[in-house]
Amino acid sequence: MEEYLESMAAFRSEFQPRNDDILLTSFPKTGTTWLMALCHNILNLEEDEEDILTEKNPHDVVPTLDGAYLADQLPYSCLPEAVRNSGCKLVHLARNPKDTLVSMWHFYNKILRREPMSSPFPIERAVESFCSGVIPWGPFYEHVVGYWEESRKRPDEVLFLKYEELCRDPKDQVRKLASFLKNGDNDDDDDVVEKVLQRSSLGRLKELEVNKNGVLEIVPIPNAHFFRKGTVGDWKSCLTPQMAKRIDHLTQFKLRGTGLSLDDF
Ligand SMILES: Nc1ncnc2c1ncn2[C@@H]1O[C@H](COP(=O)(O)OS(=O)(=O)O)[C@@H](OP(=O)(O)O)[C@H]1O
Repeated sequence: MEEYLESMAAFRSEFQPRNDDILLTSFPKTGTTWLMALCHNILNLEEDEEDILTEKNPHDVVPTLDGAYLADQLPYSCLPEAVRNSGCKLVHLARNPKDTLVSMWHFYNKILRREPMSSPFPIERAVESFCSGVIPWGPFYEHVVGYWEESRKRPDEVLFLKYEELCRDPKDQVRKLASFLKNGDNDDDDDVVEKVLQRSSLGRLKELEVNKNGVLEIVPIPNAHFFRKGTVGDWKSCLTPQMAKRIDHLTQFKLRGTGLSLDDF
């Protein structure tokens, strides 16, 4: 955790954005890996004949070497001042809080359960931490609302997408993302959109050797941990009705007056 804090502090104090930079800013477990793959494919489909995603996990492909686009999971309020005042583009992918929490719970259980006999982190404690906001990169709601509000103020510079909409209407959402990334100069051709989606799909990425048995280059995490079910509503398999109710109440409370609602997810 100390290393993360150091790198965040360095990012805040030293990062100098260019106007054509693109920053991916999702909260952990909301689909960052998917967003990275989509952006990579939208921006590089023509040049990337070899398809680098067959060799590297999306987290090792973004940031790009020339720094054209990169990812961080900081809340909007913690972004370097220089980013907030620059014309660089931000893309935020939001996800249903209950699915985010459950995805995070599975992820941390995989990371923490290095010893074969160690028991899983109880879901009750995960719910408690999520609701109190004491989670990595938390609190969740302030994170989402920060980017949501900024996207309403600066729609040309901040794009707010939703995981559920990407699942429901992938072509439409990919066209929206491509248009944003390429300043409207995107190829709307159905075949191009299909290819971007196919190359970025969970089913495909998950089955690649690099993601089955490889380890991330930037931190030693098995690539397989970034791919699980990728379904909407998976929380139903883990949360009790009481837990779900508690999170729904909190969501309603935290989103009140923001223009975002539970029905959006
Ligand atoms: N390509 C693609 N398409 C659709 N969904 C995908 C994809 N890649 C990852 N996933 C699902 O996203 C969840 C992981 O979230 P993140 O990528 O944000 O995780 S991380 O913060 O980068 O560690 C996690 O969701 P859950 O399955 O619900 O746990 C992944 O399965």
